[in-house]
Amino acid sequence: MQANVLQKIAENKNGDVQINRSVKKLYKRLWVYIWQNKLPFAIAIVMIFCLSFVQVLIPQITRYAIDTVIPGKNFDQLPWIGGAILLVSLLVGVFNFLRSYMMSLFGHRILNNIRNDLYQHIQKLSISFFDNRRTGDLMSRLSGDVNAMGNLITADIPEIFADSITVVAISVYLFSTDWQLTVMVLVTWPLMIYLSQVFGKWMRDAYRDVQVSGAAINSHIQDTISNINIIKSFGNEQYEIDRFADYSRHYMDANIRAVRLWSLFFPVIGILNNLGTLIVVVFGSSEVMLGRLTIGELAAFLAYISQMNQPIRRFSKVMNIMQRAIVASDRVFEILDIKPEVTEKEDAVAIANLQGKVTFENVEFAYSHNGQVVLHEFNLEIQPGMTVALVGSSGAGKSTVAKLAMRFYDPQKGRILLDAYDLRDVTLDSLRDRVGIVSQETLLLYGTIRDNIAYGKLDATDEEIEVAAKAANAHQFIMSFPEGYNSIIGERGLKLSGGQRQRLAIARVLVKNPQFIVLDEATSALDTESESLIQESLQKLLKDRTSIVIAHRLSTIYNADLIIVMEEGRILEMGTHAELIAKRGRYAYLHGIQFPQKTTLLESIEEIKEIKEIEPIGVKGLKPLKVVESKVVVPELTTF
Ligand SMILES: Nc1ncnc2c1ncn2[C@@H]1O[C@H](COP(=O)(O)OP(=O)(O)OP(=O)(O)O)[C@@H](O)[C@H]1O
Repeated sequence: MQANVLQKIAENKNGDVQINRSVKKLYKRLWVYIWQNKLPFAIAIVMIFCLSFVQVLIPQITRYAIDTVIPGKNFDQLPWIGGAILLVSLLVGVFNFLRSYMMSLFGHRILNNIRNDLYQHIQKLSISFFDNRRTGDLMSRLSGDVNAMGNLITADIPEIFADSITVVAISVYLFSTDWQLTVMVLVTWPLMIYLSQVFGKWMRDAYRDVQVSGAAINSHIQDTISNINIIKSFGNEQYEIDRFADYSRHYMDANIRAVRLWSLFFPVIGILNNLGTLIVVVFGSSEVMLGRLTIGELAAFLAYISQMNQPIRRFSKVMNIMQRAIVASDRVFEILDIKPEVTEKEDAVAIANLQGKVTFENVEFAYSHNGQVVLHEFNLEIQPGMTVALVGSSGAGKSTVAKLAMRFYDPQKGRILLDAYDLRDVTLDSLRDRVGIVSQETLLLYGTIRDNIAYGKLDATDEEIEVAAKAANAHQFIMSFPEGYNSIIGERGLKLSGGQRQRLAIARVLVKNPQFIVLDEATSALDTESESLIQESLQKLLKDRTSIVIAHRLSTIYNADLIIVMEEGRILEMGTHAELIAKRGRYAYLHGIQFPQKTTLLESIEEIKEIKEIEPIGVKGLKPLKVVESKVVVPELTTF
């Protein structure tokens, strides 16, 4: 299994994350952000120019001292020479400070923009996006990859900029002093550029491995820490430790491969670089001896060559960071390029004066365009204030109906209406304002109890929060905590019992006061007291509101205005509890096997043979229940 997982990571690096952006494209993309922060950038660029200019001055002063001051024994000029060097050094210091500060300001602002854009984009992506992504991978992109891009912007763009200007300025001077010698020095450059490209490609491949395997570690950590209860309950700690070690080794190997390449590249460039110095010393000395170059000029030449060496050495170091940043930016922009599937129309209208009627009209839905159809020709009309219970086997499509009603997805065919509004025509904010969900897994956010209830209405007053908590039968237990409403609850509300969490979730929806409720009832075993408290608060929640309840509790089913029995994405039967029991159909059968003591019409499962007569309402082609000899085989039940 571990081998499989690692194999998937290896496959993923060639499929999911394709490195298709060159440095040029990356900078083109970054240009938008650069433009937003142009002021510090412009100041830094001016400083870079000033710096290049004053840096070129020092060897000139040295040359003047060697060639003019020393031979002429002009002692009186020495203080001026010293003063000039001091002044230039001071200017270099000031320009350097401004350049480095402005560039960092610029870089960090860009990073802040990218990070916020990415987070905002992820928040706005549709649920379908999250169905196929691992949280750890997204976290890696938001933190690790954005930071890797940051290294390029904060440290390297300015260096590369400054260096290229320095190199051009020096080259111009060298050419004007002795062009033949300069050509000889620059002869090594094409080779250096070629090698940089070859190594650059290898390093990108290596860093792609590093980022992908790093993201896999994050995903693994996220998965295993958030599911620590399962791991411990199965005693699988050692299994997870071994899996983690595998991920970690894979990450280490990828890093070592990248480091090996970079470690090789650095000395190769160093050797080529020293070749330039060798040429200047050997040929430059002979030029001096031939009288074509002064000693001062040779000294200045050597000083410039060493000034040029610095950018080249730095460039070879930067290559490493740059390749990493290219891979990282590819992963960041890959997410930014994904378009949300559920979008708001430009002329979307805000919902006003909602009665609460919900209509599904010929809805057909598959989770992905080529995927299996999970809802077929689904038609349902829910009148304002009605409670509709959805029941059926696991995988019948009950949760899908609820998700479509909240517009987490759009149906491929048909439409869903809230009153007369097609869900696709309304603003998402106004829709979500009017719909509330209480799900099976009650997720509470880290913060106080008050914050968690107010999450349903961010500007809720303390009074509103308390009224909601009282209605949800939560006030009493909240007040039993020393800090009351200010008690901090853990990441997932770990300090609270399942029943308490549920009551907080109900309070959260009550404070929001939506007209339409989707309730995915919890199956978790609650003690009788919690059960009755929750039942009571649920009744308050559902009163006078339209609701779709994915029903697990008998009482909800009894009280529902309409029960929809679903099978394989279709409605098989519908009616009230009494009507459906009297019909002796699928509902009666499911009721019979789950609650035999309450069944009056079905004494035992064997009587079920008649059920094979049942056909789905108005739908041809759905398999009736399979009858094997005298026994009935039904799909596995998880709900009802
Ligand atoms: N995010 C998803 N992506 C792809 N397929 C999905 C997704 N969610 C559900 N499905 C598939 O859609 C079908 C209907 O699932 P749904 O969750 O609606 O059933 P359900 O009746 O609510 O089941 P349960 O009672 O077990 O929760 C199932 O075959 C399921 O595998």
